Parts: sequence; C-alpha cells; structure tokens
Amino acid sequence: MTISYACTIAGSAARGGAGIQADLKTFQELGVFGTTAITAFVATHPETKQGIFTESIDVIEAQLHTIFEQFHLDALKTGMLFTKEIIEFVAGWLSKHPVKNIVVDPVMFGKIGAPLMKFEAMDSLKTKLLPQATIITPNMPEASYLLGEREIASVSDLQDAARDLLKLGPKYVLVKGGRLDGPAVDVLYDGKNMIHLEAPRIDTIHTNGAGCSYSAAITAGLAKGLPIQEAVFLAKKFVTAGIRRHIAFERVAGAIDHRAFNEVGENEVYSRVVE
Ligand SMILES: Nc1ncnc2c1ncn2[C@@H]1O[C@H](COP(=O)(O)OP(=O)(O)OP(=O)(O)O)[C@@H](O)[C@H]1O
Ligand SMILES: Cc1ncc(COP(=O)(O)O)c(N)n1
Repeated sequence: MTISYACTIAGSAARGGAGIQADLKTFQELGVFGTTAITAFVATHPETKQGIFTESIDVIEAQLHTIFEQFHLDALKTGMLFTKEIIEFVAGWLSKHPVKNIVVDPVMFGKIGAPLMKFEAMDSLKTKLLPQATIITPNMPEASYLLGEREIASVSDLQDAARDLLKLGPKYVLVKGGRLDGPAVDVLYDGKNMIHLEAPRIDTIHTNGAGCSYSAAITAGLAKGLPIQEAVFLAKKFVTAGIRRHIAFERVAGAIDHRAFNEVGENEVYSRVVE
C-alpha cells in the first residue's frame, strides 16, 4: 500500500496538545506518515524560570538531513520557529530543498503563555519564509502583527487582512477567526476567490492545539494530493470535530481530541465562495 509523507518543523509542546505532538497525531489520524524536526521545547510552569528551550541550528539541520535523505516529502509544515536565526535557517533550507506543498503556520501567539516568536524575527519571517509558502495560516493576532499591528475585529477585517497578506508572496492565505464572537469563520483567499469556512462556535476553553492541528491537517490533505480548497475544508472539519469532543485538562485549558473526526465525523462545517 502506498502512503504519503509529511514533515513538521516545529516546537515540542510537553503537555501533548499543541506543537509537534498535535501535528503527529493529526498526520496519523489522516493516514499520512509523519516526520519531525524539533526546533524548541516549550515547558512553561510556575516553577520553571525559563519555559522555552531552543535547539541549536546543528541539531535542526541534522534532523532535516536525516529526513530529506530518506524521503521524498509530499508536504511540509512549519510551526513554532521562535528565533530569527531558526527562521532564516529553515527558509534557506527550503529554498535549497524544494517541497511541493509548504504550509507555514506563522506561530507567534498561542492562547496561553509567553509569545512563541521573538519580535526581532518578524522581518525574516515576512521576507524569507512566507514567500515560499503554498499557504499561510495566521490567527487574528498573528495576522495583525504581520500587518503592522492592524486592528482585526470582524469578518470583513479578516478578508482585508487576507488580501494584504497575499502581497507578502504565499499562494493562499487562510486567516482564522477563532477569536471572533459568533460562528467560527475563517477566510481563504488566493487573489481571485474569497472563501468562507464556517463552523458553529463551540462553548469551551479547551481548544489548545486547534491552530497547530488545523495547519497539520491541511498539510496531510495536500500530501495526499487534495486540491487546496478541499484540504482546508477537510482540515476545518477535523479541527471542529476535535474541539467539539475536547479533552479537558485540570490546571490549564485542555486540548482538542484528535480521534474525534475519524470516530464521529463532522457535518456542520460549510464552505462558500463570497466573491
Ligand atoms: N470555540 C470554537 N468553536 C469552534 N471553532 C473554533 C473555536 N475556537 C477556534 N475555532 C476554530 O479553530 C481553528 C483554529 O483557530 P484559532 O483562531 O483558535 O487558531 P489559533 O489561535 O492558532 O489556535 P490556538 O488556540 O491553538 O493557538 C479555526 O478554524 C477556528 O475558527
Ligand atoms: C510548541 C508549540 N507550538 C505551538 C503552540 C501554539 O499552538 P496552537 O496555536 O495550536 O494552540 C504551542 N502552544 N506550543
């Protein structure tokens, strides 16, 4: 039986809900063979003075050599890269080792904890990595920072942000409206069509890893050869099912349940072309 191969270059989230752990669970649930290059470890806790521990470029490079010598990757995603140095290294690597489908989740802010990217890295992210992306998947604060701290507070602002982010060079932009009130609307734009993906808002705080899993599910769909709109639609269903059947944690916001989509499916997500 043939299988598609995907890679995630991202941070490790020790609790298992987000980061590399969420990416691998998503790849597995969607039937794709997952490989990983870990950039950093996130382990925030009141007892730890430092919560983010980055890997050296040598370690990241060794992981990428190991993966790229073995596999012809069908798709790759980037998640938390944290520093300018890591962003520039990954961007340089991808320009020398092209992958057909590249999903860039420009991770800067999760819903809890310290920033997941240093702000001095913004320019490298914008000029070196985003132009190589097939699709970028910012949440609202990330879209806002990429556009010079622009206010984003409505679906119409998401659309304007998507139009302007496309000018940075990716082929598609998906701006996630997870932090709006009302239905969970995301907008997908390719310079021609503006598409809304809409799901009912689920009343829970346990959405940790929703963003990572969404971009990983898009990566899995692209790896399996789906056109981009179909990969994003599948991913929105996957993440909505996971949020609906979340796993509550005792001390902090819990995680999405990666098994939910395969076990119960999802019928309440809609996609429509709005222009
Ligand atoms: N309460 C909710 N109910 C339904 N869908 C949601 C809810 N919260 C977020 N989403 C959806 O989950 C996906 C991830 O969006 P979100 O804006 O939360 O990303 P993010 O901020 O990167 O995620 P994270 O919380 O993992 O950092 C989007 O499709 C968004 O619309
Ligand atoms: C290592 C790591 N990467 C990313 C996120 C944000 O995750 P999400 O935006 O999916 O909550 C996180 N909390 N930890």
